[in-house]
Amino acid sequence: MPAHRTPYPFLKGHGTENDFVLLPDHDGTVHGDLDPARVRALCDRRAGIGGDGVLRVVRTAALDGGVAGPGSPAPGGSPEWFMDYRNADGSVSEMCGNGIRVFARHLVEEGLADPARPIPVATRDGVKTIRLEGDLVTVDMGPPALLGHTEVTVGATRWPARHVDMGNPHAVAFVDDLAPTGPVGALHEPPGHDPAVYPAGVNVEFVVRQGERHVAMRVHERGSGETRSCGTGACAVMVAAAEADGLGPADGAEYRVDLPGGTLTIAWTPQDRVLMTGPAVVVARGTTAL
Ligand SMILES: N[C@@H](CCC[C@H](N)C(=O)O)C(=O)O
Repeated sequence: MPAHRTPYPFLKGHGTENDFVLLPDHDGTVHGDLDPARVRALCDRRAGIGGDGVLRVVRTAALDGGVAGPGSPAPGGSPEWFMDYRNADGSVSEMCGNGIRVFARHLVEEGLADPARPIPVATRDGVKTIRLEGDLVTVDMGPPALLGHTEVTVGATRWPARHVDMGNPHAVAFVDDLAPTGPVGALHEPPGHDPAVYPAGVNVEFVVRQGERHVAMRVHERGSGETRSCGTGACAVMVAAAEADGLGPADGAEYRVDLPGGTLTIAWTPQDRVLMTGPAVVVARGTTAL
């Protein structure tokens, strides 16, 4: 235990096995602006707690200009809670779809939000509204942005990819085979992408068709490597698949998206909003001085 740190509470949770360390910091007095080295130490799967990212749980009232980064809500603004998300490498992202379901589950379990009502949570991509129903959590992820066409590579293999923005950047590539022994490979390294299209890096999704309105995917996440699931990635995949199927928001389509860590249901509504539904659980709590 590092001698210079006072022990503080943490929780561990996951959504379809995309796992997170949660840091309650309601008044912003415990962690301040989380430094990347500490996030890396917390997410380390051998020397730390282990996780694909960190969710700092902080009141918007406690934010100051430097705490939450670009796009953060105004200090003291509504809603009450801000999800301060960091990737495992310590970098900041605008949004985390699986993380925000876990964040809402945590608020409810701690009596900090009423599960009978929609729960608004501020993120760097604006306010998301979350509804809980039994084991499932639905997030209104807002409108998708279908941007240009691009390309991703693994080794010598190239695939066309659709640039979809869900608040954070995605490249969606339809492939014939997801197996780690096939062309997509083990994804130990980030897939190649066009840095002019994605100057801040990209989350890359590889997708195969499983049936009508049913796909399976693997993802290499910016800042976290291959993960077992990515909520924003599943939303990007659904929108790209729907577009390829000749569908748009007016069709109100719903797709099943299978990921290595579980299944998410994604709908694209006539109001041009993407609704993501899936499980979210908090599995442990403790004290750390990392
Ligand atoms: N796993 C997340 C996405 C986390 C952020 C991403 N790695 C990025 O840098 O944009 C999800 O469930 O959406």
